[in-house]
Amino acid sequence: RKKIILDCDPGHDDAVALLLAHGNPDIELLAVTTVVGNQTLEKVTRNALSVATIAGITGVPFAAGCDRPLVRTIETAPSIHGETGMDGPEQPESAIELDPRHAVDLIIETVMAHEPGTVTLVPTAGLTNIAMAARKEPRIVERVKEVVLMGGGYHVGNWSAVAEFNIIIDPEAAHIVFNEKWPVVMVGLDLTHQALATDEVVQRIARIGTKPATFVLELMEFFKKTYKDAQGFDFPPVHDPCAVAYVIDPTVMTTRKVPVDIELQGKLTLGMTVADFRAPAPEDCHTSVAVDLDHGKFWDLVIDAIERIGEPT
Ligand SMILES: Nc1ccc([C@@H]2N[C@H](CO)[C@@H](O)[C@H]2O)cc1
Ligand SMILES: [Ca+2]
Repeated sequence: RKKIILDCDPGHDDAVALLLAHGNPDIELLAVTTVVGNQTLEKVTRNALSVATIAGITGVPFAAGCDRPLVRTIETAPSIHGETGMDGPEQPESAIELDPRHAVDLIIETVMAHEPGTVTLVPTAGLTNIAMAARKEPRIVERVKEVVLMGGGYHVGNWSAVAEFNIIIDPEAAHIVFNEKWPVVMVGLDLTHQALATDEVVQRIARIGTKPATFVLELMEFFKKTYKDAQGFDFPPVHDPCAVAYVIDPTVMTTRKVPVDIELQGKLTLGMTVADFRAPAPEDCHTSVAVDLDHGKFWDLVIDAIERIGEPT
């Protein structure tokens, strides 16, 4: 099984990523960590524990991490995720206790406790926790199998003309993560804007008929409305589970090995993930970007995971 640490900011699509990671039999979810992003750290952490309660996730440590970016001020996304960060469904109070460790320490301890090259980091939020972990314990960089992150976009932005939210809310953290010498697979907006929760997808989820499935439907209903109002999408792109799907089955998307670096100086381009498609890619290129999604295979994985979760409560 593939061992992963999910670093997230639930977040409607983070919630689906967590359900996919929990429900898919090929994934061993070692830890879940939260970071400020879609909403404040307190809110996204509460949301993560709500999802754990709904999905019946037990025996997995959940730890909260950084409550603000490395350098800049906090920017959240209520226009998409609402005031709670996961508006739409009723949220159960969670009985799950947070792990007392800071997320950065849980990430480090988990990576160092497993064989080198066996743990994949799956960030689906700003990269503050990941950057801090690499600075506090540089040995995790050569020990991590790869970093498969939802973020960025080589031709698409959503928080500025050219920058994606997870990158621009902490561009210095992103610069650290993309420039460490570990393998980085950037599952950016170019890919995730193909992961649309169409009516057909929603109907397949509705047919599952369990509480977790209903929870996802209510998430998608809210997400669809805000994505229509805020970004003019007819159907919402469910970004974060794309990163988990890649870890499960890399053939779910195509990737290109290209150098990627993060703009930190630009007035118009701050937070841009600048990908250099000029051939040939340098031999030592450790970054790749996701290009084309197999929409059917992706949603089959998500729906199968929700079905496997069944009715835990
Ligand atoms: N407009 C908008 C802003 C932030 C996000 C969140 N950031 C990433 C997509 O930009 C995902 O991880 C998602 O949780 C999605 C849409
Ligand atoms: Ca997210």
